[in-house]
Amino acid sequence: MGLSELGLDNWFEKHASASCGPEQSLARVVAIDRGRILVHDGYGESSAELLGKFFYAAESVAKFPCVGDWVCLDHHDSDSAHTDGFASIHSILPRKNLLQRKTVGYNEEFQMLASNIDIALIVMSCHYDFHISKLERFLVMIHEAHITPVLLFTKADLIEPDDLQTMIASIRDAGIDIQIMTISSVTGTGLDAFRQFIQPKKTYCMLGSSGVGKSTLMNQLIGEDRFETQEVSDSGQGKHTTVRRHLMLLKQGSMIVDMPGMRELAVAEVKEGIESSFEDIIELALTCKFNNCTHNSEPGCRIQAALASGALNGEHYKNYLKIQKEAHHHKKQTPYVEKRRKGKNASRINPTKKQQRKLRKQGLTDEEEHES
Ligand SMILES: Nc1nc2c(ncn2[C@@H]2O[C@H](COP(=O)(O)OP(=O)(O)OP(=O)(O)O)[C@@H](O)[C@H]2O)c(=O)[nH]1
Ligand SMILES: [Zn+2]
Repeated sequence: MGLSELGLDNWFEKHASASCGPEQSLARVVAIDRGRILVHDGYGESSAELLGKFFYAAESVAKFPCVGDWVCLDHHDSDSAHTDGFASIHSILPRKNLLQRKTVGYNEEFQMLASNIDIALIVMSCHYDFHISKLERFLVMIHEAHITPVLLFTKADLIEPDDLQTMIASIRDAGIDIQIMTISSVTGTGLDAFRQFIQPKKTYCMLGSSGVGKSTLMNQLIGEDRFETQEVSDSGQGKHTTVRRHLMLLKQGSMIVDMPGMRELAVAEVKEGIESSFEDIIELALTCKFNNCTHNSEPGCRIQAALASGALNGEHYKNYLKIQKEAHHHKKQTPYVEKRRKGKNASRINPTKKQQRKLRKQGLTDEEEHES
């Protein structure tokens, strides 16, 4: 197999010719295990070390390698290019995207989950795990990274088809129009469709709570019990089993990173993520009579009107406010470096100056300001 099977395309090749020296070679990071970095060079996996310069220069975690990254390798001994431990990472190619989350317990840092992902699979069990708010949190995180999300409902064998339809209807009611696939690893329902859905040379990641069936599905895809699965308790809640986050190459040529169960999903800095997950609300807010409307009790508030008429789902709006608040809270705790890097103004529902100008042109907003 070659590097293109690992997802190398023109975009990366262009960056590689700028970043890698003639003596260096390209590889993709497939796992990071307690500081040990595993890379795949199209022939096989080997470990590579990280040069000291990364530690001196890094002002944020994002400067370190992450699963899914393309890196330029220096070989200490040209004859042993594929021998373990004889390569070091010289540089990381620019990322197409980076999926990250706020770390639990350390408010100011971000954990890089995976990079260069084509499609993020949100894995939820339709048996016990499903909540719109949880789905929306995943969506915010995925949209923030500009990755396409797909919802994978697992354990379809455990609920009635009617109940499944009701759940899907509630997702559509909340204005979420992502692709939804339903599978059961027990009856095999939906597995073939899912196998056909995943494309060669594309990289996927699976996100979901513990016990929803990610490892089981992975085993089905690989065709062996490579991942340890664990019985869930009576309540249907899973326990944490393996630490993995390993970019797996499937026989059909697709790549999947399986994330360990996420018990807690804190939303990091989410401006753009919020904007695409809650586009309907933001659009609506742009049409309120006052352009600094707080959507509480102002006259001409379109949000309140939509809530009253049922055009806007109350739960959906509540989630929006909650995530917005969290993002705001988090922003306050973000250290200076991160803040500077990301720019300010993470959470904002009122139109920006540019949006206001656009709207005025379209005659959609009043010029008047009201006292706040
Ligand atoms: N009934 C039913 N049970 C399933 C299905 N898929 C997985 N399970 C069971 O659910 C339990 C948890 O599955 P895992 O695959 O370990 O879940 P996981 O998402 O990998 O969990 P973590 O490793 O904690 O992230 C196991 O007992 C599986 O046998 C399914 O489609 N139907
Ligand atoms: Zn309003």
